[in-house]
Parts: sequence; C-alpha cells; structure tokens
Amino acid sequence: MVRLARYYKVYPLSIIKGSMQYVWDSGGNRYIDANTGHGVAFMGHSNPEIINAVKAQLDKITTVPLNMGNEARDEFVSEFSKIIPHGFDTVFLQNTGTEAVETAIKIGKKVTRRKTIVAFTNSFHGRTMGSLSVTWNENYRKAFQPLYPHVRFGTFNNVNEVDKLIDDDVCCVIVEPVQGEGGLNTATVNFLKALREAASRVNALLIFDEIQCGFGRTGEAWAFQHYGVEPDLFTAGKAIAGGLPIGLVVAKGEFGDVFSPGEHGSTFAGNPVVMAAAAAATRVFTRVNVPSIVKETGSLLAKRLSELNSRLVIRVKGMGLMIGVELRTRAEPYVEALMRHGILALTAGVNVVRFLPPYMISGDDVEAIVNALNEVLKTQ
Ligand SMILES: Cc1ncc(COP(=O)(O)O)c(C=O)c1O
Repeated sequence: MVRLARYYKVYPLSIIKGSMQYVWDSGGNRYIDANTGHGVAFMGHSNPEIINAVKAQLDKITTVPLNMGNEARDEFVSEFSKIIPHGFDTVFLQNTGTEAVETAIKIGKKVTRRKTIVAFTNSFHGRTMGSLSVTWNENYRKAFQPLYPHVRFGTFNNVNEVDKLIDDDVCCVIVEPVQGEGGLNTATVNFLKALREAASRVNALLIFDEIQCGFGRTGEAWAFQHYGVEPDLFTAGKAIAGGLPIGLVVAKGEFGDVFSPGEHGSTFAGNPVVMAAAAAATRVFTRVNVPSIVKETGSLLAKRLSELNSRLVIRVKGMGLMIGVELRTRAEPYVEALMRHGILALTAGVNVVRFLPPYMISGDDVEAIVNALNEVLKTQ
C-alpha cells in the first residue's frame, strides 16, 4: 500500500464530519472550527444550501470544459457580479489560490511586457514557482532556488521607499491588504495609496491578493473596500465555493481579454459542481449580508481577546473574523493546546495564534474561544 507524502505537521486528529461552525473527530469530540481548513469553511461546514446545490448539480453533469458553456457557471457569474465593485468586469476562473496568483502575474507580464515583480516582507502568495517567488518566507523558498529571478521585495507598510521600489521596469506589484500567513498584518491606508499612485505613474498593474482576506472575511466583501484604494486585479479563493477548490482573478475591464487562445487555460477551471457550490455560497453571502455579521462578531471577538490578562500577550491583530493574538513566544504549542480544549485554530508567522472562524460563530462560541485561550495561556 502507498502512504501519504508528508509535508505538513500532522495533528493526532481525524475529522469525520462538520456542521456550520463545528466539526467532530472520530472519537465523537466536537470542536469550534476557527481553523476552517486555512480559511476555507468560512460559509460553514456542509452549509445546507450549498450542499443541496452541489447534490443537484451532481445529478446533471460533473465536468464541462471552459471552451463550452454551462448554466451553473453562468449562474455563478451572475451571483458573483452582485458583490463585485463597479469597474471590475472580468473574472478568470482557476482551481486554487496559487493558480490565481500565477494568472494575475501572467496578466501583468503580458500587458506591460516587463519583467520585475514587486512584493513585500511577510507576504504569502502560494507554493508554485511563480507565486513562491513572490512569497517572503525564506524557509518556504530556499530549497527551490533559483526561482523567478526578477522579484524586488519592499518592506510592508513602508511608504517612504515605494517610489524607489516601483520603477518602469516593474510589470506588477502584489500585496495582501491584510497579510494572513505572514502574521495578520494590516496594511495602512497611506501604504496602499502610495502603491496605487506609484503603479499608475509607471503603468504597472497593482494586484491585491484577497485569497485569505477577501469574500467578507474582514467585514467588507473585499478588504480593499476598507481603504478606498482600488487595484487593477484582485485574486480570491478559499471560501468562495463553500469548501470545494476554487481560485480566481477579478480584473478591471481593459485586462479582461489579454490572453490569446493557447496562452492560458486549466483543465478543471469552471467545473460545474464547483460553480454550483460557488453560486449557492455567493447567494447566501448576499442574502444574509455576511460582511455585516462579520463586522459585529469580529469586533466582539477582538474586544474579548484584547481583555485577555496574560503576560504572554503582546496585542490583538487583524480585521473582522481574521484575528490573531501575538504572543511573546512561539504560537504553535498554544494552537495544539487549544485543540485539547475543543478549539481549532492556526498559527500565523511564528508567534501569532490565528483565528479564521466561519461567519456564523455565536457569542457563546466567542466566549468558548476566549476562555480556552485564557486557560492554555495559564497552563502551557
Ligand atoms: C494570501 C494568500 N495567497 C495565496 C494563497 C495560496 O492559495 P492556495 O493554497 O489555494 O493555493 C494563500 C493560501 O493560504 C493565501 O493566504
């Protein structure tokens, strides 16, 4: 028998079912899921409306290539359009976040015919060769050198260096408005404004990577809507298909038709089952007004976490339901200890305990998370 390749630290836990904000392990223990598979189950586990749409689609057809039409795909585009700001009118469908980032970079290169990509300290954009090249963490990159050689890293939130960083050799600038993996660092308004101005000045494309912070996670449909600064392209993924694989790029009009046939493609992109799930997830998103719920629950979670009384806590970081507690020490042991208290969380950077719960977590769930963290901070 083959065995699974190991490249994650695997926890001694087998998850067998989920319902909205909760999951259960094989021993019957229930957990509040503030890990959500790296942010994927934001619309809840097995959300009934999404599951019903998937089941109905399974009875119709499970694969249709992008060079043929499909009604589930049309329906997704129609639902998704309702949450896309004016001026963005093209969506490129992919299967994962890293593929979306690759697509955005290809658009930048094709439009400008230039080579240099600007990215930032503590960025995370994915694991394939292009997206890895613009990811900051040296541990993720060093075994795979040489990566794409023309990447210039600037310091996240350093406004002063932006003009020097972005010159007319730059095809695109990629940045997460709220950095997830890198430590829940929130961009400042002045930083994103400076990037916008510099990119426009040299006709480089500004890409916001909203794969983790987008789709309502921060309390607006898209994190950049907090800032009043618009990119040329933004990437999204994770929660959009309610748990099924998706990644996409949303582009301003003039960048919609940059690829000639043969220059881009993906076998599974726009899969009808994924599209049916994504149409249903987006319909729920709009109907219940997910961002407004996130604003309320996110501020409650941030407030209660900031009341933690522990000498280990430096501060609470993040936005909406993308919240981290920065510790004076490594976060990993606390994430493991939280598991034993029925809470699934994540780390971000080295010393941040990260919470990415589903939008429907209740006030009681918030209390349970805060109480559990309080306990483990005392005992670890
Ligand atoms: C901001 C950001 N970009 C890109 C990615 C890569 O997405 P995927 O793992 O779906 O390829 C992630 C995944 O965590 C992410 O958080």
